[in-house]
Amino acid sequence: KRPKNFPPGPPALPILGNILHLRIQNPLEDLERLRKSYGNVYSLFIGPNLAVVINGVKVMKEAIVTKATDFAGRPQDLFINDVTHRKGVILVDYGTSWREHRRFALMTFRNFGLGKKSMEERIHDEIQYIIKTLDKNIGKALSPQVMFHNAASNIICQVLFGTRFEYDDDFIRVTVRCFTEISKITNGPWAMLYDSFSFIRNLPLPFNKAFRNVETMKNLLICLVNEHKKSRVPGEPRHFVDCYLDELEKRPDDPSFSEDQLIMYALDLHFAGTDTTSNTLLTGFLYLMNHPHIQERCQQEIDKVLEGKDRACFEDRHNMPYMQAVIHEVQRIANTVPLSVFHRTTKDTELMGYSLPKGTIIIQNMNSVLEEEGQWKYPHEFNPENFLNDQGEFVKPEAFMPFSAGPRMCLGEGLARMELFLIMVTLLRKFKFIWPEDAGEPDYTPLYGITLSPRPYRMKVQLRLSQ
Ligand code: HEM
Repeated sequence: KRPKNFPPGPPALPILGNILHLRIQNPLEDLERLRKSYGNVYSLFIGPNLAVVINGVKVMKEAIVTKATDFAGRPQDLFINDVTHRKGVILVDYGTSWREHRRFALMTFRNFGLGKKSMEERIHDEIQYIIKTLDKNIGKALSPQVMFHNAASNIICQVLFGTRFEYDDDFIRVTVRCFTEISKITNGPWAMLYDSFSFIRNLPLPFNKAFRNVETMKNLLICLVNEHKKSRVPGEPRHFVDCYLDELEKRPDDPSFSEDQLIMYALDLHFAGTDTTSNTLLTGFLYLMNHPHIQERCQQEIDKVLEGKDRACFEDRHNMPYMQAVIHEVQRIANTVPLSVFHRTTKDTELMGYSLPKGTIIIQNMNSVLEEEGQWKYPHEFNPENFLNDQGEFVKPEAFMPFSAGPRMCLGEGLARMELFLIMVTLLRKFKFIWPEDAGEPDYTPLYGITLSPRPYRMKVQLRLSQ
């Protein structure tokens, strides 16, 4: 039964709740349909757990920005919490350990210049590998999925460990397999059954693979960290892991900082920083190939601003309003993390006049903001004009929140924005990307998962002459 003055929602079945109202393979259309029936704040039972789905800028802001701390928790009794041992940062509940770890990462990223190499340089180093792959494929059509995935993974590995990996390296091969399997199980029926029926949790059922996979990844990381310890000089950090080990020595009595925590933290950051960025890049090139006039206009602006310079730097974005508009439009249309990460109320609170008890799961329907009518000039089409004013200047409407907002907002926003800008600008300057003649009409409907990804496609590459 729904509590008193709780948001409305469809009738729920005992034990199963509203599971049958949602297609597990892709619940996004169902969430949109329920919004039309019940409004911008409605409730669902996810198995036995009470959840509220929030839609539209007004509701989203009241919850995660205005009443920030009331809504800054994370669910703690779901399958994925048991899998990740309640460590790391993404799924950790609102509290001291989360706050301290978040602050530590933000500070480390901000001061990045570790081992005398800036974040920008690390990204440019990795771009050279993308260029090498593209150079080998001039005049041909290649599948860019692995290339972009590998690039995003390597950039975060450069930040974390100061290392990059070839795609057939054991570390990357095993990590990618483990992450993919965990995401599939977490999004599938076994995780739902695990959440609904506690008595099955100790049985030898398929969800156990997720627990085994986390152990495998942890062991790989422990080896890597031990390797780094051998060459580490305390106080002279080369990368994130060194910084954490320094911090650990400064906090001998702080139980929330530990090597075990570092391992899960590194896993969290690697996971959060890979598919998100690579799927956004894939969406970008899919749209740019099929909107050649937009691609050409980007190239004209890039040529003009970078004339005489050997490479782009992140500061150049201030002179590239059109490119900025295109990247933001790509992020808007990509809707890369469609349900954000579930939040949870940290105390009894209110939202739009409804009463929400402590512990209510909060699900952000990101599409309801990124395509909200009244917030965008062209809510349902790919059009950079959504981010340009009448003077052609770049403007960012408040409904642009692919990184969410408030205290739990994406911790990697700065890094992700730098990657998207430097990669897209550098590649568009050097290459022309063409939708292959034999590829038929593009299918823009994405594949559903924790992140949305474009359907696999091929891209034809030509060298540009006008540089
Ligand atoms: C285009 C790329 C990206 C998008 C669209 C994106 C989006 C998001 C979203 C929507 C959330 C949930 C925020 C919330 O719960 O309210 C999130 C959280 C997070 N993201 Fe990202 N992200 C991206 C890239 C990255 C990168 C590169 C990193 C790695 C450094 C990263 C690290 C994190 C972390 C650690 C959290 C959890 C923050 C917390 O719970 O306090 N993300 N991201």
